[in-house]
Amino acid sequence: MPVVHLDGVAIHFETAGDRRRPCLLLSNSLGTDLSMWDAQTDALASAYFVVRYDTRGHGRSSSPPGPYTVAQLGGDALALLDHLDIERAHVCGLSMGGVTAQWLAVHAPHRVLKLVLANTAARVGTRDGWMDRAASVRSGGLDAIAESSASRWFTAGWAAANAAIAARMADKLRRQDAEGYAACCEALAVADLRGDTTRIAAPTLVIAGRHDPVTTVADGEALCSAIGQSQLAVLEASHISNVEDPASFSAVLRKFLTQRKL
Ligand SMILES: O=C(O)CCC(=O)CC(=O)O
Repeated sequence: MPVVHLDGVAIHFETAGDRRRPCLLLSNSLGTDLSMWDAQTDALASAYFVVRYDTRGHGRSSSPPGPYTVAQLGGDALALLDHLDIERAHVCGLSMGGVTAQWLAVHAPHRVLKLVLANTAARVGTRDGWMDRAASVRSGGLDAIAESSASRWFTAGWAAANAAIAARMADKLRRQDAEGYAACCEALAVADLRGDTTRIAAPTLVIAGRHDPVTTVADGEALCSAIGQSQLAVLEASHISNVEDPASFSAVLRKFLTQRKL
């Protein structure tokens, strides 16, 4: 199992494609793991060196006691790029992964070629909401969060028609490490990049889901207003838009990465 170690934390990752091609780094959302990017990896590995990883506290990465910070999540991504000897990468993150991606574009701009911010915001949710969720997960585990995940992640119609996929993702969430999940909630509780996103210089694609109740189209528009070289794509999907509409997500991602001018 490929891992990179940083200060005693193991970050699990996978690569696909030819490493001589431009790197595309993929960062997962809260309560998922790198497998959320299966469709995009299949679609893009012929043209890019695709690197995806489990954010700390998730999947097969370590779950040290929290709270975590978005700077630690960004530092893990940089350590992974260093480990693979990759100077610059296209960076794509969804929701929490999109917060990590924003942090990278602000704090390590020389490492970011193009930026893709999917179903995310400069400020996701509220401090109290995330702190409450962290406390309830620490005391009661992940069952309740997993039980209701489909209603936050997918449109009702898609979840009904794709019940096996929604159930598989809920099951993965249920089996995540509760401390790792709670510690990431605490990172989101204090992550507020609203004062920083105007400094993002990388060409940026913002992807929003028209039916996303968590990070809305208005959140995507606000990111676009703040980021100089940016464009918005709105998909007919909810929060985990790359799973709900993998073909459209991969198509807008590919088009943006190959585009010469915005
Ligand atoms: O998906 C994320 O990374 C953060 C938002 C979230 O947790 C959605 C949910 O409520 O499960």
